Amino acid sequence: MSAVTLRNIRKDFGADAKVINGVDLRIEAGEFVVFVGPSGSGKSTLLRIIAGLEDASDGELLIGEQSCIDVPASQRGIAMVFQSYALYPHMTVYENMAFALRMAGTPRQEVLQRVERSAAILQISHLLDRKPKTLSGGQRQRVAIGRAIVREPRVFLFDEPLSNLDAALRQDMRVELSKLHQELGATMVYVTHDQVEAMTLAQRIVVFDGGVVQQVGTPAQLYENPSNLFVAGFLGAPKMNLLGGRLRSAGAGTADVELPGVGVVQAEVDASRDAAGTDVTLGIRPEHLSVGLANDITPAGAVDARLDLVEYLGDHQLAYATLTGSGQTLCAKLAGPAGALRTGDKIRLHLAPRHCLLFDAGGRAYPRIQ
Ligand SMILES: Nc1ncnc2c1ncn2[C@@H]1O[C@H](COP(=O)(O)OP(=O)(O)OP(=O)(O)O)[C@@H](O)[C@H]1O
Repeated sequence: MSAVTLRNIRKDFGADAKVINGVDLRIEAGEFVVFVGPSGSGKSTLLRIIAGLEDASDGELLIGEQSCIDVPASQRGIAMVFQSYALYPHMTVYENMAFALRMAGTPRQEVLQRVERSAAILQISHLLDRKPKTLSGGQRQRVAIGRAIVREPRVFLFDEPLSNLDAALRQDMRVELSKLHQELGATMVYVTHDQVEAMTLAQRIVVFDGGVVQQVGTPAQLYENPSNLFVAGFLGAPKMNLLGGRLRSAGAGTADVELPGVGVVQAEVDASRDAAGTDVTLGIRPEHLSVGLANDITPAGAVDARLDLVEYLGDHQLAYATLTGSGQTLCAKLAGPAGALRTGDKIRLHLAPRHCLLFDAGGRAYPRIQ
């Protein structure tokens, strides 16, 4: 296993298509790093640059200590697993898994041992004589992963490997991939659209937008302390509630924020770098809003609203409400039953100051008070 170092990587497909705009990143040896970001943000292109399937327009790439920018894909010691599996249809599972080793001239006995060992890890030993068309989607994806494992690569690259599987199978494979990472201790870089995959698989997540790294951190760091509005809005489902407001004052350990037409709420952040009157955005996650009938929640730190809808989701419920005075809608996640709450009720939402995040006019987060 090897570290991967990217220095000021850029990629354009012509002057009007600047896809990667200066990425600096170090992926440690043995680390599981997940790239997330909206469609077109450059995740796959960056993965393909690491693989050697795409040339960078500029910048430096090291795998281990070796500069790789001019090294062909086949000599980088990398194995890539694609969404489409990319298995050879006319070969058996064994032949698919053995192919790259045979091409590299690996002795027959060693090929046999490596294929059998990988098949055992992935529990596909009983499928070795089958052709891909006789396998289920999940089994094919295991073969594709097995084909990568047998090569004992320095780095594994995964490009949305589970997105063709149904939800239940995706969950199973997610758990298996985590176990596989623990077992092999290999460096893994994984691209996905799926937030749950990112949050559960990653030791660190890299959030991309517009070919630029927006933030790098552990799932908890990104979820609890997003460095900007983009990351705050991107991670979490339902999304973080975002409310436009103005800074009223920023004192010792808290900022007072005026939400026009609604009232004043507090956030435990240090906003002292900006003056009163500055436009800000207040963010609070659905699970951090307390909801009650207007008479049951004291007005301090709370805002008045009308309950629009409650969605029942089994283990939790989502309450959608419109703020009195501003007309903005908020979503609250209720852990327990909605109780006496009915559509159309006058309610109050309490915004606990320690859970309120605050972003300046440029979208940068103010530091939270720890
Ligand atoms: N060969 C190419 N020629 C021109 N433009 C390309 C080429 N490959 C990718 N792009 C463009 O680069 C941008 C980034 O694409 P990329 O596939 O890396 O994004 P992504 O974040 O992986 O998106 P998705 O999640 O939809 O796969 C897109 O606008 C895409 O159209």
